[in-house]
Amino acid sequence: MDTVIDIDRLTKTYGTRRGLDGLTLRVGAGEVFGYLGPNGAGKSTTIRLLLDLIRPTSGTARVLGLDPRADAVELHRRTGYLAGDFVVDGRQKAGECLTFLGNLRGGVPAARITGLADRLGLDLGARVKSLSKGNRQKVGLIQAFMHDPELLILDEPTSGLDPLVQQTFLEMVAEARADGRTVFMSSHVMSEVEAVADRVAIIREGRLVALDTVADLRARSYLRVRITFADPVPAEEFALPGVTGLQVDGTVLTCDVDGSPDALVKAAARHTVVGLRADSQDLEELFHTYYTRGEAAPAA
Ligand SMILES: Nc1ncnc2c1ncn2[C@@H]1O[C@H](COP(=O)(O)OP(=O)(O)OP(=O)(O)O)[C@@H](O)[C@H]1O
Repeated sequence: MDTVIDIDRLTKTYGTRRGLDGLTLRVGAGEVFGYLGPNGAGKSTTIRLLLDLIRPTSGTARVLGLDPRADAVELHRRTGYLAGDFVVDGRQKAGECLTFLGNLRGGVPAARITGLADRLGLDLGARVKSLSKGNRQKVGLIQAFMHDPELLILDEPTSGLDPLVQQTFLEMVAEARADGRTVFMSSHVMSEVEAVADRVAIIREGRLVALDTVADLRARSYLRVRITFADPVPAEEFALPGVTGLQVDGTVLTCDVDGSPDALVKAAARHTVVGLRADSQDLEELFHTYYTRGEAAPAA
């Protein structure tokens, strides 16, 4: 798979403040890549570095095989970018604004703009300054998608969108991928990217703390188990490898299981089981763990 984004030990400090700390990451062609982290983690810093909107303190980034600084014009032409703080001239009507931005990119068919506006439910005749935050975000999304760029870099694209429009946006991302485009999107909410992302990176305090496919992250999440027995059971019998947070309260056992539940099931089977419940840990919960504790970063 061709590498579309190649980040090598990228570091950015703002005076004494840390923005990004030695990030190494590769995104392949045709991937939808979710870039997650809590507020202040360094997501926007990364994105701005990729587009040469700010300059790195050290390290390098190559995007579409280009140097963001030396090849900025070509890079911006081939990329659709939605800034986290997307702003345009508020006096213009949304349609005028999008036509103007389309002309800057060599022209975008009017039908393409109206098509996207209809899909997202945006009134192109309204002045930008009169639009709600969510509707302004739709203008931002349309200008990023309208010229069908080969790479979309979207900073918190679903910010301010209602759930129905979020769904439409996710469909647009899925279509972009089906067309072979690459999407790099940041978010601080896992559920937003879970449905469309192939891989997800989590950063915290400027560092990569997790990088994996959504499927593997799911497989890594643990099981939360609750077993009810006919009679009280001794806790020691259930202190097994992979079992954590074990609590036995008379006839009720609760614990978390990391990996196969086989040993736990066999230990339970020595008694009479009257109730059993096992829930997968929510991905959002798993991310919360990464957000708050941090983990060793796997190789990028
Ligand atoms: N222009 C700047 N001057 C000084 N510090 C900055 C500047 N821009 C970002 N920072 C700092 O760099 C760190 C990373 O910020 P960044 O905006 O990249 O985070 P983020 O992950 O995008 O957060 P959010 O989800 O809140 O948008 C933060 O501590 C922030 O305060």
